[in-house]
Amino acid sequence: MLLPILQIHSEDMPPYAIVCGDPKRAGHIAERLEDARELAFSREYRTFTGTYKGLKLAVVSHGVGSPGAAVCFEELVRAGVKTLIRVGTAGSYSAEHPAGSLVVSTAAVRADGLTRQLVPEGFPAVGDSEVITALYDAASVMDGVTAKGITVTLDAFFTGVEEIPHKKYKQAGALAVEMEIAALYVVSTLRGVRAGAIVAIDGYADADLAEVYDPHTDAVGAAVEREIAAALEAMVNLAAKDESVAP
Ligand SMILES: O=P(O)(O)O[C@H]1O[C@H](CO)[C@@H](O)[C@H]1O
Ligand SMILES: O=c1cc[nH]c(=O)[nH]1
Repeated sequence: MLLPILQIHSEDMPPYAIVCGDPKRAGHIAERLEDARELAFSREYRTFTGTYKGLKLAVVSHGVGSPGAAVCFEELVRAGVKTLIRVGTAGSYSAEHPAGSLVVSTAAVRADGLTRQLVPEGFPAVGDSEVITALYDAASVMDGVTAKGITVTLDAFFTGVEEIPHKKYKQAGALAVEMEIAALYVVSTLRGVRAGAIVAIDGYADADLAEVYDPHTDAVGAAVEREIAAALEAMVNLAAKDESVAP
């Protein structure tokens, strides 16, 4: 079956996929694979397949924002993907997690519009505990700060006249803010697949973010390299476990 938006054939998709916002980052991740092959670059969705430590996996970009990302997640699930890991960037709510840190998202605050059209208010956006543990275990043995906790998914990146309640999210214990994890966790729960997410912190999230936002520093670049390595390692470990429990 040809997936109409990603423009890939479902038969070409392995059950394991790493997803990220930026098509360029997808290309960068694919450089770590053996026999990497670009299957399609349709809209913001760039798809590669390849092999890492013997595991066949896909790398796909989902663009910025939950509605477009959800289209990607839905089509990947239709193609037979069963495990999804998002490798992203996010703004931090804590001085303990400055730019260059990593955060593994256990669950996401649904401060987006998309998931309201999928599930009722109060329905949680939670990651899969096995995927989260695999990501945290792989990332926390690397150099640098790695934390695990709740993240916030927003639609707005630049602010308008409405205030985004960053202070309340922070007081309530959220660690970081980005734009797609709630969609990933709701879609994966709805469709019965597993998902997890890891983000590289690129600064502090608050009302002045647009003034200081710079995701292209050396510290952020190094954190992105670490999270890519962690995601690949986590996927290989998850697949090895799947194989050991297969009937
Ligand atoms: O780096 P990615 O994966 O795109 O993630 C973050 O960066 C984008 C904002 O610049 C949003 O997509 C946000 O979720
Ligand atoms: O959505 C995002 C992504 C990166 N950094 C932020 O502060 N917000």
